[in-house]
Amino acid sequence: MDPIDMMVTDANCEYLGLSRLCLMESAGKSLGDEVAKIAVFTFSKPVKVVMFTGSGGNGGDAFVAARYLLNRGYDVDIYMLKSNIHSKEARINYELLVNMKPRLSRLTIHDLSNVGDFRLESDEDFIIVDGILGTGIKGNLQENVRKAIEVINESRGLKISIDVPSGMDPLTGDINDVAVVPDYTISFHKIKTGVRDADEELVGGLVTADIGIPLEAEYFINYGDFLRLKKRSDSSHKGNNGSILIIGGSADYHGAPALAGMAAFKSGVDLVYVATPESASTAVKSASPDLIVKALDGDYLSLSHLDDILELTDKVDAVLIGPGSAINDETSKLFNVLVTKIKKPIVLDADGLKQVDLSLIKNKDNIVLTPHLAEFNKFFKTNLKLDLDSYDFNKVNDNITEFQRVIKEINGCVVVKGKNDLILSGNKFRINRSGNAGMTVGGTGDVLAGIITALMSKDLTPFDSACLGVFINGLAGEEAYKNNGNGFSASDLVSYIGFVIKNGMR
Ligand SMILES: NC(=O)C1=CN([C@@H]2O[C@H](COP(=O)(O)OP(=O)(O)OC[C@H]3O[C@@H](n4cnc5c(N)ncnc54)[C@H](O)[C@@H]3O)[C@@H](O)[C@H]2O)[C@H](O)CC1
Ligand SMILES: [K+]
Repeated sequence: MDPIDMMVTDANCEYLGLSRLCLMESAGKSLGDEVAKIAVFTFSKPVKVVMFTGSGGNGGDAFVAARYLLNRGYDVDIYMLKSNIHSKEARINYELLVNMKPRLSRLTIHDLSNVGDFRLESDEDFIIVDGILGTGIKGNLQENVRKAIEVINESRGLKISIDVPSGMDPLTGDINDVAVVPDYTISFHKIKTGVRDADEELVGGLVTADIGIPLEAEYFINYGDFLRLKKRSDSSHKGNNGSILIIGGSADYHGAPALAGMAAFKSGVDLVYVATPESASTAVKSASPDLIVKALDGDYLSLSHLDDILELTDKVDAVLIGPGSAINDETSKLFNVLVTKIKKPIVLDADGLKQVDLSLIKNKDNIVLTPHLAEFNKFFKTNLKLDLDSYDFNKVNDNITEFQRVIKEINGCVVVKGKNDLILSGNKFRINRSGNAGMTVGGTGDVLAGIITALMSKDLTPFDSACLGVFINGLAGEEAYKNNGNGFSASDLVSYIGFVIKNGMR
């Protein structure tokens, strides 16, 4: 499992009612059990356990494990590399250990904020638990941490790393400087991608400990998914935060591309271009002065606009095809050429989806389709029903499997919109539960397409953009309902997007 997926899952547990503190307790308990098993297996007796802790959750797991090991009769020495603990749950567990005074258990806590010439030497057998860095490692190792890792590696103690050998990149398995070389690595919930991919000598024996995270925490989209959205750099300039092109609008509809464009701005993109026929361009321009509108001659989009549109695609990071384009032979020809020519990430929505041939997008992996059920069935020539709103796990699993079987035909990502949205890509799927019945109002699909395109322009993967996009759209609907009941329009929905994202990224 990628570290970011683990962090998202971890955070999403909270929204099901499983707190981080509980997760840390489970992790520490499993760790204590595994350390005791390894001790008995290797030494046939309890031995001293020496723990090294950093300032994050990884160290917190060690603090918890210490309690369980003490109860099993082990001597535990904790060497803290940082007295300033950043993780709230780790701090709670550290303070718990400090509160144990007068000390009745065989626990000693040492400050090792200056490793200096500290060495670990003992004639007795002992175990080292490495709780310095886990999935939260960033940048170059701090000097003190680096020294501690060297002390651990030079020691003859049996080494057990918590979650990830400290110093190893949890995503790639690369070691940029030095890393603990453990005899065992104990991962929680699922083994992290880097640990899985690294050479066996660098990670030792692998143990995956269950910590009670339910499947639903992994598959339901929730606030933890905002962790995928990078904070904007203070020094960023125009264009760095995404620019998109919307290809849509017609003599019949001008609102759809404007709504999608405004939704993209509220999702934080820098620039929105709209390529639209003259018949819609004045209306789109007057809908908002923020949109950069390229008026193309005629009432409908057509193949004669191809070169102008392709020129615009060079300027942007992601493209939305379809909103308000209407169904028309000429438009259809254009869209079918565009999906093969445009190499940038694409969102294909509504009228776009209705006019593009499945065979042309089959092999594209950077595309998101956003059909509602009827559009899905038409596009894939099926007749499925989406019904996930159930406690019957057989029914839910069968329903998801049916959709998975169908979307295997393409490489891209599909959002099936419903009461619970289903987001699918290859073997992956997620479920979105945000939103409400007020969102049946016209235009909310255009808003969703705008949000997803915006997220794709910010370098999120198509699947992550689709997942976070439907969640944001639904949250905006919930905010709109709070203030207006069902009396809200798609434009109202747009006005809540910025707030919802700001709130989610706190
Ligand atoms: N679901 C789970 O798997 C659970 C995992 N847990 C454990 O928590 C860690 C992740 O915790 P986090 O606080 O996010 O990160 P770390 O402990 O890895 O450390 C971050 C900490 O370290 C500092 N830091 C970052 N980079 C460096 C560096 N290059 N040099 C020195 N110091 C650095 C940073 O400032 C942070 O304070 C996970 O691996 C599990 O072990 C939960 O306990 C239970 C659920
Ligand atoms: K570690």
